[in-house]
Amino acid sequence: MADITTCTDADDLADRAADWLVDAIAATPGRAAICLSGGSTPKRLYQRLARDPWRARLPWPRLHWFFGDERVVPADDPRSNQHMAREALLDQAPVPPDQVHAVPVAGLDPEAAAAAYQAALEHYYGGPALDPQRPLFDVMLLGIGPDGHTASLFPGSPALRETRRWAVAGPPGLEPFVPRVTLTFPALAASRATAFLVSGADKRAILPRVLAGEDLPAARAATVPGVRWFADKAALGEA
Ligand SMILES: O=C1O[C@H](COP(=O)(O)O)[C@@H](O)[C@H](O)[C@H]1O
Repeated sequence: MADITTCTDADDLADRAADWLVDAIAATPGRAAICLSGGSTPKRLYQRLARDPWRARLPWPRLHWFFGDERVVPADDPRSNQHMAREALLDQAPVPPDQVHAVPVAGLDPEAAAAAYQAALEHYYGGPALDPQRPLFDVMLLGIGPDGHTASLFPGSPALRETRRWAVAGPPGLEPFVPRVTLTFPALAASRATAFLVSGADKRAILPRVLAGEDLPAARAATVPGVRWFADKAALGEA
């Protein structure tokens, strides 16, 4: 049975997810790796983390920031996931610049960017082999698209079959129609805590299918133990 927190609206969802994230970090000693999702849904959460009471509760010097996926566009392009996260959170809080591990898309084609991101992840982790007892990430944030994608793992994409690499290039999939770099299932599964954020009536049709475990990327990513769902009433069809 999915662990779903029903939120009244997008603001309530952001408040509750922020509390959850702060508590998840507090339970992690030493440096902590947070993997951010992109798109529009997490923006309110990121804005909250940059301000009190959440800002005062976060141990900024020990936090490292990663991305579950990226659109291959310039870093200042509004379609960039990094751009949104920087505007809402990373440039608004005491984040050490060398602790932001963005997907290095500048001047690289998607395959080269994915390989460079893989190298950065391995450097942070300390090797190329994932140990189930020592997850890569401490907190993983994920969203779902109206087609059931998560990160940039789109239905039918060859990236769904990747079992070895942690980051790969992927097709545009949905809007915005630009090439992507995405974490793969092995990397998404390598987290101590995972939360899906689902908001808005445009998720109403796909959410029950994902929760029912249909063969969709988001449903597969949700098979890891202890996943938390934060969904608002619009997405749950209760509004
Ligand atoms: O393209 C993407 O879509 C999903 C869902 O985004 P949202 O705008 O519906 O919240 C997102 O999780 C992913 O990171 C992003 O690149």
